[in-house]
Amino acid sequence: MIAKVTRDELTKRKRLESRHPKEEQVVREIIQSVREQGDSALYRLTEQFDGVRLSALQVTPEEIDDAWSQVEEDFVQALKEAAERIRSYHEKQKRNSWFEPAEDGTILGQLVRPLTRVGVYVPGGKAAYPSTVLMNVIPAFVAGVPEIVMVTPPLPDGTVYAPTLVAAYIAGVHTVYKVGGAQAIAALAYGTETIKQVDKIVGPGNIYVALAKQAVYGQVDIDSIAGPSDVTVIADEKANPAYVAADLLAQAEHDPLASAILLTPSSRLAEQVVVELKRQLDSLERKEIAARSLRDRGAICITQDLNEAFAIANQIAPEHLELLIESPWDWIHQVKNAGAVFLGQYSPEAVGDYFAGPNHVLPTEGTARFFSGLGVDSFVKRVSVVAYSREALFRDGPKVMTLAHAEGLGAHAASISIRLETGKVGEWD
Ligand SMILES: NC(=O)c1ccc[n+]([C@@H]2O[C@H](COP(=O)([O-])OP(=O)(O)OC[C@H]3O[C@@H](n4cnc5c(N)ncnc54)[C@H](O)[C@@H]3O)[C@@H](O)[C@H]2O)c1
Ligand SMILES: N[C@H](CO)Cc1c[nH]c[nH+]1
Ligand SMILES: [Zn+2]
Repeated sequence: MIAKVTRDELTKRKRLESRHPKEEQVVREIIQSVREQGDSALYRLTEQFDGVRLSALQVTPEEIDDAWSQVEEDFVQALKEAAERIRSYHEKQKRNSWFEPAEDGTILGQLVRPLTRVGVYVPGGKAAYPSTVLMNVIPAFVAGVPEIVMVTPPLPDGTVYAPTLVAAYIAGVHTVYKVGGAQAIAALAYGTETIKQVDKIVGPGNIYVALAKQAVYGQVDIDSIAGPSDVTVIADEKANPAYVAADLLAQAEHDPLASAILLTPSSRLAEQVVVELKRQLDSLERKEIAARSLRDRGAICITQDLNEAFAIANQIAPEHLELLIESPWDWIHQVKNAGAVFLGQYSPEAVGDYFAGPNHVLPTEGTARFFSGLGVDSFVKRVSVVAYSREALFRDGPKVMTLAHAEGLGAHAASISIRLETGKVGEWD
């Protein structure tokens, strides 16, 4: 059910193969049609792939009212509270513009400016997680993005899945369009009569969506393409095996390709976790998916000690790292590569998925080695500011000219010398 593997076997595991030539061709053709035919391609492709003949792409206020009437009050309440937590956590990520005057009168600084328009992709129907809508939209909202639009495929009756619409409204989306797949990504990247071009596209989707995002990267910015989710749990001999098993299963139920790994120096705990996994698996709704994930991508590795467990975890660079060990704060300095770290027995990953506040859109497949999760920084740009004084230009100018001449760039040097030669920096002096 879940393999016991050695350190070598674990760290040699291959990344998933990701070549899709047939789908890449389909996506190229879809993008081309949207660029050439705009809205009419969106209506035609929505009929072809979603089986819906739409009369308008934009969701109306009546449709939003209707969605509110379809969802349970406790769901709305929990979603609103989660949104508040996420908002307040992301507020702390905000950076201010800064300006630093020097004694010579020069001012250097940095403007922080939000993107102007962001597009959020949300998968169709129940494939969409309302929590993921919050996690994608709220950081953009907090960053100050003035226009956040959402695209999502319509249901067979031409409406949008109600929990998705309600989550979009709570998170702060301005406009929702009923279009999905590669055609939605193309519309956001190039613009059509109805959908304006955006600066950045975020949000998960199927292979057509992922390939389309890759194809339009450069025309617009995109978030990193999400691979299957993963968790690594480091547990010591005192950890509760039922908690460890529950947390491994919570990840495994996402996807047969999700990966759940336990690193522990205690072989007794490892045996107990295997027993617990079998016991808890049986009662899960998504038992088939979780069982396949554990069988194909799960692992238990007995380490020499906790130091070795941390060394392996850093090699894995997990999306989520749980520390179910005594005094986890004493070990935090050992964490180098992870999307998010959860400390102690009361911090199961699920609280981070929904409610704690940090973003659950995190780097997968070992990319936590060099990527961070989605956040306010993902939706702002830095503009550097240079305001040299006369004194500074006369002091630094000759050195700038030396460097420019060394690169064979005479016009660069001349733009300095012309100022130095006049002895006067400008008409305003
Ligand atoms: N947090 C997350 O990371 C997260 C959350 C939810 C869902 N997901 C992922 O989102 C995906 C949801 O997939 P989905 O398919 O249900 O919804 P989706 O919205 O990603 O894709 C549906 C669209 O795919 C297009 N499509 C379908 N078949 C096609 C074909 N043969 N040729 C061209 N286009 C085609 C259609 O335009 C359709 O509207 C899954 O891969 C799931 O793993 C991830
Ligand atoms: N664990 C997923 C990837 O971080 C996020 C999620 C959404 N809903 C439940 N879980
Ligand atoms: Zn999850």
